[in-house]
Amino acid sequence: MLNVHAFPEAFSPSECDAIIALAREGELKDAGLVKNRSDHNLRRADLGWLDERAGGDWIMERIMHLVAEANRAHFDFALTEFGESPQVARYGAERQGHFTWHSDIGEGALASRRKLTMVVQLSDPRAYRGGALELQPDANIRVSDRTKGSAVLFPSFVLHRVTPVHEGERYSLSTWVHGPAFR
Ligand SMILES: O=C(O)CCC(=O)C(=O)O
Ligand SMILES: [Fe+2]
Repeated sequence: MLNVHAFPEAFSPSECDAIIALAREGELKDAGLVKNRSDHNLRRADLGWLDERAGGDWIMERIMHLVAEANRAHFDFALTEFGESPQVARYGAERQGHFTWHSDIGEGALASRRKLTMVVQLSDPRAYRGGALELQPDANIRVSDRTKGSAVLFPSFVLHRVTPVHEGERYSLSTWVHGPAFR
């Protein structure tokens, strides 16, 4: 299926724990306050960027390998670089963490060149309620697998959201792949 590609086991559970621990070595920042935005209705989450932490090269190497294979087999997009840092997000029940329907292609030098988005589920599904990653590549909404270490890869223009977390906390890892305009 072209629109959404699933990896049942992109990372092992202990690798997921290591990614969360690495992100938590620094302070997570309120997503509603980065880039001078303060819209908590759009997204309520705390973010950490892995390129600001030392020792995370293996994470990017794994992602590059998975994306290269999946792009060859399923998308065949023209891709040039991973131009942004992998981003760890924490959605907590204490403020109904969520991210409303959006596409990842936005304004700006990098966001406008996003072609593929990869999201890895870092938390045990028993650690939270709500927090479903839903994608809408066509008329039907697809709910992503919640398995810890599983991932989805999809064209960055595809609409997606994270429903409010109302118990516990959910961590995810997002990465974007860039390239020339679609044509
Ligand atoms: O946390 C997720 O599952 C999705 C994150 C997302 O959509 C994004 O960072 O653009
Ligand atoms: Fe997104």
